[in-house]
Amino acid sequence: MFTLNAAQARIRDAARELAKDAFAQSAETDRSTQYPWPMVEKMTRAGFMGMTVPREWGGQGASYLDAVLVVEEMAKGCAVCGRIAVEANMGAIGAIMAYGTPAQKRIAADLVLAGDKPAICITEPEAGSAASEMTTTAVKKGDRWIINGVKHWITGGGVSKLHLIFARAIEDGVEQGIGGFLVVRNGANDPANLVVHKRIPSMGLCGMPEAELHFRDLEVADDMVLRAPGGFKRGFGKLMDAYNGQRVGAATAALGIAAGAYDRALDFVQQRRQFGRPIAEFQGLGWMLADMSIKLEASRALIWQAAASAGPNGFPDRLMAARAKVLAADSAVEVTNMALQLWGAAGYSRENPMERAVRDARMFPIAGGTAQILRNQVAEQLLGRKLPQTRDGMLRLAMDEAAKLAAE
Ligand SMILES: CC(C)(COP(=O)(O)OP(=O)(O)OC[C@H]1O[C@@H](n2cnc3c(N)ncnc32)[C@H](O)[C@@H]1OP(=O)(O)O)[C@@H](O)C(=O)NCCC(=O)NCCSC(=O)CCS(=O)O
Ligand SMILES: Cc1cc2nc3c(=O)[nH]c(=O)nc-3n(C[C@H](O)[C@H](O)[C@H](O)COP(=O)(O)OP(=O)(O)OC[C@H]3O[C@@H](n4cnc5c(N)ncnc54)[C@H](O)[C@@H]3O)c2cc1C
Repeated sequence: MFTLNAAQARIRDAARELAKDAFAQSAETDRSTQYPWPMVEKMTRAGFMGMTVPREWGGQGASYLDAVLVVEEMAKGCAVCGRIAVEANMGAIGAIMAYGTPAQKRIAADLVLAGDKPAICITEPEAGSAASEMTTTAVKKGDRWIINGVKHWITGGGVSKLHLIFARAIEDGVEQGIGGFLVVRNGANDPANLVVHKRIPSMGLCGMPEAELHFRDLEVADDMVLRAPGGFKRGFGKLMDAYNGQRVGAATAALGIAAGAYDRALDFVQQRRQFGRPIAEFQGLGWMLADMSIKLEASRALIWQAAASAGPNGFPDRLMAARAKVLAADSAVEVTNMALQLWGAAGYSRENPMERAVRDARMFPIAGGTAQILRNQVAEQLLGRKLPQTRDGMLRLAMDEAAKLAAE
C-alpha cells in the first residue's frame, strides 16, 4: 500500500489548486475546441510541464509517481489539461531523456519547460494496433534522412513543436528497423514538408487537436535521429519501452476524469431530493457509488504501482503499465456513465460537466493501445511467450513448435 510523503502531498495539493482554474475554463475549451493556452501558461509557471526532465537539463527530476499525481488532479478539472500533463512528462520526452544526445536533450528540455507538449507520431491509416506494420520511411541520403508517409490521430498536431516520428530506417536500400526521428515545428509552415493535412473532429477532449500529418520529403539531420541502445534493429522495442510511461499517464488521465465525475456525483446525490428525501438514501444508488469508488481505488493502486516500478532512470514496467491502462480506461467509461446516471436528466445536459466526462473518457480504451491489444500484452507477459497476431506469425510459431517436438 502506498502513502504519499510530504513532498508528494505538496505536489498533489498544488495541482489540486490549479485544477480549480482548469475546471472553470473546461466547458469553454470543450465548446470552442481551442487548445487551452492560458492553462498551459499556468501549468508551465507551476512547474508541471517537463517536471520529469532531469535537473541537469533544467527540470525537477520528478518521478513518474510525482507526475501521475499532477495528471490525475489536472484531469479532474480539465481532461485536456490532464493529457497535456501526460505528454509534457512522459512518452516522447521520456524517450529523449533516456536515449537522446546532449544536444537533443537540450532542445527537448527547453521546448517542454517553456510549455510545449510534444507529439508522438506512431499510428498510420493502415497501421493502428498493428503499429509495427507502419510504412512511413526514413531514407538516408548523405548526412540527412528523408521522411515520407502519413500519420493520423496525432495528438497535438498543429500545436505541438517537438515531434517524435516513428519510421522505417533505410540505408543503402536496406531496411534497418524502426527508428525515432526528431523534428521541431516552429509555426504553420516550418518545416514546410511536415504538413498538418487536417484536424480530425473527435467525440471528446475537444480542446486537444487530433491531426493527420503528411511528411513529404521531410529532411531530418542525422544528429536528430534518436538512437536507442541496440540500434534500429531494437529501435521499435526500445521506443515502446519508453512509451510504457505514456500508457501509465493515459491511464491516469482516465482515472482523473472518472474521479472528477465521481466527486461531482457524490455531491449531487446528497443535494438532490426526490420522494421527500435525498436520493443518496436510495440503496441502489449507494451501491452504484460503492462500485464507482472501488473501480477508482483499484485503478489508482495499479497506476501508482506501475509508476513506482520505473525506478530512478527507467520506464514503468510493461506488464504493470498495460494492466493499469486496461483497468483505468475501462473503469473510466463505466464510472463516468454511472455518474451521469446519478445526475439524471441534468447529467445529460450540455450545460453540466457529466456528458463531457462521458465523451472525454471514451478515448482511453482506444488510444495508447486498445483494451484488446493490451489484454494480449498482459497475456503474453503472463505466459512468457509471444502471441503473434498475424496469420503467418501463428504459422511460424506452430512450425517451430512442431520442429522442436520432432527433434525430441
Ligand atoms: C507491439 C504491437 C505493435 C504488436 O506488434 P508486433 O506483433 O510486431 O510486436 P511484438 O513482436 O510484440 O513487439 C515488437 C518488439 O517491440 C517490443 N515491445 C512491444 N511492446 C512493448 C512494450 N509495451 N514495452 C516494451 N517493449 C515492447 C517487443 O518486445 C519486441 O521486441 P523484440 O523484437 O522482441 O526485441 C502491439 O502489441 C501494440 O502495442 N499495439 C498498440 C500500438 C500503440 O500503443 N500505439 C500507440 C500510439 S500513440 C497513442 O495512441 C497516444 C495516445 S495517448 O493518449 O497516450
Ligand atoms: C483520441 C486519440 C488520440 C490518439 N493519439 C495518438 C497519438 O498521439 N499518436 C499516435 O501515434 N496515435 C494516436 N492515436 C491512435 C491510437 O493509438 C490508435 O487509434 C490505436 O492504436 C488503435 O488503432 P486503430 O484505431 O487503427 O484501430 P484498429 O487497430 O483498426 O482496431 C480496430 C478494433 O479491432 C481491435 N483489434 C485489432 N487488432 C486486434 C487483435 N489482434 N486482437 C483483438 N482485437 C484487435 C481493436 O482493439 C479495435 O477494437 C490516438 C487515438 C485516439 C482515438
